[in-house]
Amino acid sequence: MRPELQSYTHVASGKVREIYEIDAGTLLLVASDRISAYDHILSPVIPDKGRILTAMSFFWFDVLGVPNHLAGGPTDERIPAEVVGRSMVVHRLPMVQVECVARGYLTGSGLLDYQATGSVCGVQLPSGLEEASRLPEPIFTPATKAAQGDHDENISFDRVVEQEGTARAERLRSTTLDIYRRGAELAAQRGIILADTKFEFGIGQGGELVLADEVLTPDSSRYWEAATYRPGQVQPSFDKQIVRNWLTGPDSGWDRVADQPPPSLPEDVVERTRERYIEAYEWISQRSFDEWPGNE
Ligand SMILES: CCOC(=O)Cn1cc(-c2ncnc(N)c2C#N)cn1
Repeated sequence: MRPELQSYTHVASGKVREIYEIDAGTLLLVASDRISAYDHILSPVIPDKGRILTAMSFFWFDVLGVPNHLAGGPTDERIPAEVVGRSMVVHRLPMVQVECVARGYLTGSGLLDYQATGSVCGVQLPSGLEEASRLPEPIFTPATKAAQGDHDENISFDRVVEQEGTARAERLRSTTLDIYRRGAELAAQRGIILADTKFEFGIGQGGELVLADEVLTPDSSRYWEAATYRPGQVQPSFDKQIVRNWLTGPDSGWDRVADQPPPSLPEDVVERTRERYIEAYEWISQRSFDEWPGNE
């Protein structure tokens, strides 16, 4: 018999995720169906988004084969029935307070840093790079963990050394880049560019890094369709472009500049976005989402 979700203590909320305490050493990470864009949480939810992104994290934990925080599988008996398929039972770990970002392409805050300084997080880059340029090699561009609603602040590797010590800072950089390279390589073979990603690490009992949080999902990474990649312009987001286009298009009536809350998404935008998330999962994992638990 599965426990009720309300039998667990709620301990943290993110924009689209919740954390509950199962016991002193075990947490339940629950992914909601919420979607955010332009720093707003939109309505309505995208049905199955939480299940699709949870399926992605389980896929990546499985294929990456690095120490991770999973304490059970997708249908672990400690998962309440209402959230099976969109939850992970994980070991509670002391978390490294650094957002470990790897970038293979120049866009977003990285591009802004580059345009201002010729570097990103103190990593000097060649001149002449533009929006969405592929970098000569992936770079580690750490950030501080911002409070909910604030943007993370890019920091230098030296700041990470000050905070974590040289040995752990170097391990964070090498592990972040290694996992990103392997994930990006596999995704590229299957038609998706992982332009960048953010990892979070916990510390294991032997002091080792343990991959935590969600892994290589469209919420923690920029997903671009390889077939339409064109450097020199902002790339369409594989998963969020349908929503962005509608919100910024003539039909929504939304004045983004006035920072009004965005209007509700039309049904067809919701359904097409759900289909894009399923496509991303099935292209990368080569598994059918129909097989994923939680829709009974
Ligand atoms: C609700 C949104 O916040 C987060 O998911 C980030 N976060 C992760 C933890 C964490 N804490 C201890 N052990 C873990 N295994 C984890 C994980 N993952 C806390 N916040």
